[in-house]
Amino acid sequence: MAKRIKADICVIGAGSGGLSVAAGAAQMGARTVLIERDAMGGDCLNTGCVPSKALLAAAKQAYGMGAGEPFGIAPAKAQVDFGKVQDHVHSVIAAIAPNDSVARFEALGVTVIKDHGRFRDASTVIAGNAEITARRFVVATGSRAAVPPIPGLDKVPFYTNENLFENRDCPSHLIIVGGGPIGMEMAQAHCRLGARVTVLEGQRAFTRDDPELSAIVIDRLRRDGVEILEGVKVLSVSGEAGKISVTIEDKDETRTIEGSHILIATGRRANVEGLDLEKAGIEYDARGLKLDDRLRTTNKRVFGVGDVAGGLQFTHVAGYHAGIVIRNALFRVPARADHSAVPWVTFTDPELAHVGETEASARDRNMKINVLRWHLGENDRAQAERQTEGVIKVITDTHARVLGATIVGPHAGELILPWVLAKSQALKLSAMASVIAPYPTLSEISKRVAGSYYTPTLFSPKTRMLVRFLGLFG
Ligand SMILES: Cc1cc2nc3c(=O)[nH]c(=O)nc-3n(C[C@H](O)[C@H](O)[C@H](O)COP(=O)(O)OP(=O)(O)OC[C@H]3O[C@@H](n4cnc5c(N)ncnc54)[C@H](O)[C@@H]3O)c2cc1C
Ligand SMILES: NC(=O)c1ccc[n+]([C@@H]2O[C@H](COP(=O)([O-])OP(=O)(O)OC[C@H]3O[C@@H](n4cnc5c(N)ncnc54)[C@H](O)[C@@H]3O)[C@@H](O)[C@H]2O)c1
Repeated sequence: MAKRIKADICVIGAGSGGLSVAAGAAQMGARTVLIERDAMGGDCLNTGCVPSKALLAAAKQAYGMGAGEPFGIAPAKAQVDFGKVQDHVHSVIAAIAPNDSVARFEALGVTVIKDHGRFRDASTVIAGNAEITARRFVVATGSRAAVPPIPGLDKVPFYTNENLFENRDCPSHLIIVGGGPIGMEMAQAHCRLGARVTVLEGQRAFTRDDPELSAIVIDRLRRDGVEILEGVKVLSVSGEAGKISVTIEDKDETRTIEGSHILIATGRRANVEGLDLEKAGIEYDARGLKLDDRLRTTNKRVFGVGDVAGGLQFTHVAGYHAGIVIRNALFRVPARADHSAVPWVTFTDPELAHVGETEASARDRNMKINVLRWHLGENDRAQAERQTEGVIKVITDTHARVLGATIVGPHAGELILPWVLAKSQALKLSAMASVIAPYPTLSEISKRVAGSYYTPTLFSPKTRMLVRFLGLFG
């Protein structure tokens, strides 16, 4: 006998997007149902952001032991126990998991159903023996690794983000297909933990980022020992566990690379299958759900958030979507999503952080722009820390209004925030140039790059003449 539940809002998927909608809705008094078929917390907590950043943190620790020379500290070779490193990764997940748990959400008043959810019709969802009718539904089913149809790949064991963090033995030679954020973060992490690593990228690594700045990260990874082959075509894969051969076409030459393991990091596919979306009149394509700018599907009572929306696939975007949906669904405010000031960060060492336009995207759109740069070598804190590799690059319009910024360097992910504010609030460089930045901090690069825009005017012959003229009057 089906259990009938009536709700104000029913959310399918308890990842970053679904959890944020459910927590917000329940705390605002809405009768909320949350359906999750697998682990609470979704990709970010279990197989994405959290384990990847924890693995990178271990790798940084190992690398640091061998990097003391410039400080007068003899380098030591890190003794890495890969199994214990994965224990660290899983203990970080366990430390965060209570925030996303069934117990926490039930305590907030959410009805949590641990089962697969699918639409029965335009206003009903079925999950296990429960039949949920709700005023509004939210599809927050995320994405999974997109595995390309490389001949032979289906006959060899391979890693994706879903099983990579279960591996307890350091691969002797990890071949990574894809040089996006997953490929490059995992390349550096595994290399610093002792693996030989080869990255095979079909186009260029970090396709989405400014090539001038991503080149600094690529160069550092190469110096770490990662082999990065760009513009190569993966023709076929063969072998068995522990012995994988990948045949590639590289600059018109065909050759074979022998490795021990292979990781596929070639992008994502939206989870739209098995939801019976057609029964609810919800349209989708290969990228994900078809949404309007209020994040409504073609069934106006159903919204889509996060990776399944098929746009920028980040945890903070899923969280942003959740806020838009709550305003539309609960308050009936026509809130619209605006992705123009969404930042992203790749957590390699050095980090690569970006918001808004790049130089290329602005020029492609025929915008008249100014391009400003400030190098970390000019920053006293970076000198003291011996981390002078990096630069901030800022794009403005001709009225000095901030259009975008990219930073490569230590803590770039932390340093990007004032530029996210500047971009989202359409601030001028004068706002950044006039703040008092604490000394000595890396943050000073933001003030200095903004100040550099005004330097030619400030120290021009005209200003010098004016100062001398005013001096005549005592
Ligand atoms: C290796 C890796 C590293 C990453 N690092 C970062 C990072 O550093 N920063 C960042 O911002 N982003 C990062 N991301 C991206 C981030 O993880 C995603 O953007 C985010 O998890 C998307 O959240 P979501 O709620 O849309 O989907 P998910 O987190 O995927 O959640 C969807 C949930 O829906 C459930 N589900 C699906 N279908 C059904 C169904 N029919 N019924 C019931 N439940 C269902 C799934 O089991 C899942 O739990 C990373 C991703 C990966 C893979
Ligand atoms: N730090 C972060 O915020 C972070 C970290 C990891 C992942 N993510 C999110 O997860 C998403 C997925 O990451 P990703 O790195 O898998 O995807 P991606 O789409 O960003 O990059 C995939 C790369 O693989 C290449 N590629 C595709 N098919 C290929 C093939 N057959 N052979 C060789 N190269 C091929 C593409 O040219 C591209 O450069 C990201 O776009 C991002 O939204 C974010």
